[in-house]
Amino acid sequence: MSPINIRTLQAKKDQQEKFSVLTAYDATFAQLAADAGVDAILVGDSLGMVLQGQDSTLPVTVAEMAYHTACVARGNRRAARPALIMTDLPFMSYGTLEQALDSARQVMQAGAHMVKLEGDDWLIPIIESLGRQGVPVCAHLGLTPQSVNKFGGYRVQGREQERAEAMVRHAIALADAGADLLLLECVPSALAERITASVRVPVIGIGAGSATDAQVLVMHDMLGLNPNHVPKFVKNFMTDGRGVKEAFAAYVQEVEAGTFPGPEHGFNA
Ligand SMILES: Nc1nc(=O)c2c([nH]1)NC[C@@H]1CN(c3ccc(C(=O)N[C@@H](CCC(=O)O)C(=O)O)cc3)CN21
Ligand SMILES: CC(C)C(=O)C(=O)O
Ligand SMILES: [Mg+2]
Repeated sequence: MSPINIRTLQAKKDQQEKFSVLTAYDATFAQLAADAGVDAILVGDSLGMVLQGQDSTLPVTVAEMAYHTACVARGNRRAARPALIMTDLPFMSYGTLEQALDSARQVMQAGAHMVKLEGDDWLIPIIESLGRQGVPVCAHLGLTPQSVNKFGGYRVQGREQERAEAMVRHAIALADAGADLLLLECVPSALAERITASVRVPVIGIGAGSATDAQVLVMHDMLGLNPNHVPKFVKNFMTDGRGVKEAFAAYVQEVEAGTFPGPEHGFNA
């Protein structure tokens, strides 16, 4: 089967087919995820928390993201149907155009197919510039963990009417600027539904309800391996005597069928 790319994902949205995304940080889990039918693998800066034991994603460097991207790319290419690899640019590695281009170069040369950036309308010139250099971008809105110190914690975003309207405007502006995907984290389900209907590009959700075009979870969370605070949007798929492979397959099946997430995994306005 041919590898997944951004056009494959766009076609899924156009045909109203849901798709699944999972984080992975190494070759073994990347191959298992791709073989289970996950369409995109996110090499997330959450690796700072789940692999490194940091209290936030802020300490993660571009070199670390490139290292894990290279590991994931090696496993992914052994899969029967390789997934799209998307890598987070970490904290303070894309504040200027020059920095963004250099950071993106490092992770793309390590094997990423696209990059993910946290931010709103300030990302527009960066997305345009990366696009001109051939780098597809996912823009991450809502709870953007790299801004945890500004938010004062990991809180649901867009609950106030004014903030919700601003998020809709930003989503449309980012898609218009050439963002190939959007990701919404911890936003009220009704707001995520409205944004998903307002943009042509696929929208991936985490803690954003069931109306988005796709879902993502941190792999450790969906395997029930998070020993710390487990966010409300997480479901453990490694139940009923399942192994890792079966848990990944169950996640893919439930996302594609629209049975995960349920209402209990979402947030109200
Ligand atoms: N293991 C792991 N899973 C993740 O999903 C994740 C990471 N790490 N690290 C980076 C960010 C941080 N994330 C988080 C962390 C905590 C909450 C959380 O506790 N949220 C509250 C909602 C609070 C409110 O109602 O405003 C919750 O109860 O889920 C959400 C996202 C998501 N990302
Ligand atoms: C939680 C997801 C969306 C992420 O950005 C990460 O894993 O770093
Ligand atoms: Mg991240």
